[in-house]
Amino acid sequence: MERFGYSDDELLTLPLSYRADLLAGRAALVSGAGTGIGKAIAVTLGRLGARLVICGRKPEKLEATEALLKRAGAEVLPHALSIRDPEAVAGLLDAAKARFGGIDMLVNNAGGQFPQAAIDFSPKGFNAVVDTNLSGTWYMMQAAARQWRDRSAPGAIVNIVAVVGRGMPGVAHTCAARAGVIALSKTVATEWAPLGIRVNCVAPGIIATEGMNVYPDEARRAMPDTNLMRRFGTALDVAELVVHLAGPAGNFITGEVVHVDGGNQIWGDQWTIPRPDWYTTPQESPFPGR
Ligand SMILES: CCCCCCCCCCC/C=C/C(=O)SCCNC(=O)CCNC(=O)[C@H](O)C(C)(C)COP(=O)(O)OP(=O)(O)OC[C@H]1O[C@@H](n2cnc3c(N)ncnc32)[C@H](O)[C@@H]1OP(=O)(O)O
Ligand SMILES: NC(=O)C1=CN([C@@H]2O[C@H](COP(=O)(O)OP(=O)(O)OC[C@H]3O[C@@H](n4cnc5c(N)ncnc54)[C@H](OP(=O)(O)O)[C@@H]3O)[C@@H](O)[C@H]2O)C=CC1
Repeated sequence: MERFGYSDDELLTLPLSYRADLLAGRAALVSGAGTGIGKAIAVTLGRLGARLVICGRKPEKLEATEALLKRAGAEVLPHALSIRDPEAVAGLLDAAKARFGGIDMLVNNAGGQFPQAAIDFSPKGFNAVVDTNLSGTWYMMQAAARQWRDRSAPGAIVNIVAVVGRGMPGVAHTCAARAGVIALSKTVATEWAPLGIRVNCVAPGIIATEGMNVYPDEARRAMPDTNLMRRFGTALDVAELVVHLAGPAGNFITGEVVHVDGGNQIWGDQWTIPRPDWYTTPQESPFPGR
């Protein structure tokens, strides 16, 4: 199996498509910034001059990203919390205001799921995924929007979702949650345009991060079959798109869902669990005519 994800040195030195001071004077909040895609987003924003608020549940993961951001010369405020706790989220936005006067960009990247046939989901498992990916993202969006409204300041939100248009057998809970985030984003893009708030989503296909280790070896080996380019994407592919949408290049973009998926939304395997015989060998329907 190939190595998943970038090393710290790669995150600091890989060439970027933007000028080095693009985001100078701006502040960004990135959730789930201790690992994978969120870490790459935070470091990329920091390399472009932004000040960072980073959050996630585990302080030790945030400390690693904090150290990396300091090496990039960025100011950083780490704040451990679960986005599933709305009061903690309100406290996070208060802390960002106290340190940086508020944020300009919010990137909702924290999330995840576990692969399981939907018929076997327990209520607790289903709710854990929906609470994290839908409710947690919403608490962050609303808290940021309230602060922008109260400060009479504009803002940009980018929500990291997934490629859910064809469904994904094995992760129905996350498909439900991410579809909810997309619908929320389109709706509040309209409600919040008068406040100067833009809201967009980024839908990554398979991206090489350590988070992929929750999938069995067999599934990971088959992942390049999910897209036209027959390979994994990188966390930098996602991070550079986030810069475009959250930064000045995205000034006229809102209510959008941009896929960074090698074409997975139009072609490729969507299964994250072994598929039943029904889909692998010729079958006679046990319910003819029904
Ligand atoms: C063949 C082709 C292959 C194609 C493959 C395509 C793959 C595309 C995949 C979709 C795209 C997305 C990719 C990614 O997101 S990669 C990043 C992945 N990283 C993660 O998902 C992070 C890890 N996941 C989690 O942290 C958890 O899943 C969760 C999101 C639920 C976190 O919540 P919480 O911390 O509350 O979770 P708990 O551990 O306390 O569990 C709560 C209950 O959830 C149920 N559960 C949890 N894990 C499992 C499991 N592995 N199996 C079954 N049930 C699970 C369970 O009910 C838990 O309660 P109990 O512990 O009391 O039983
Ligand atoms: N990699 C991929 O191919 C794809 C990823 N995605 C999505 O992109 C995002 C990043 O994925 P990736 O970097 O690969 O995965 P990771 O598992 O590495 O990252 C998920 C991050 O979210 C944080 N997190 C999880 N739950 C919470 C919570 N309740 N409160 C605060 N932080 C939380 C985790 O930190 P901690 O444990 O410290 O809380 C972790 O840093 C996720 O939403 C993922 O589902 C979507 C499609 C494809």
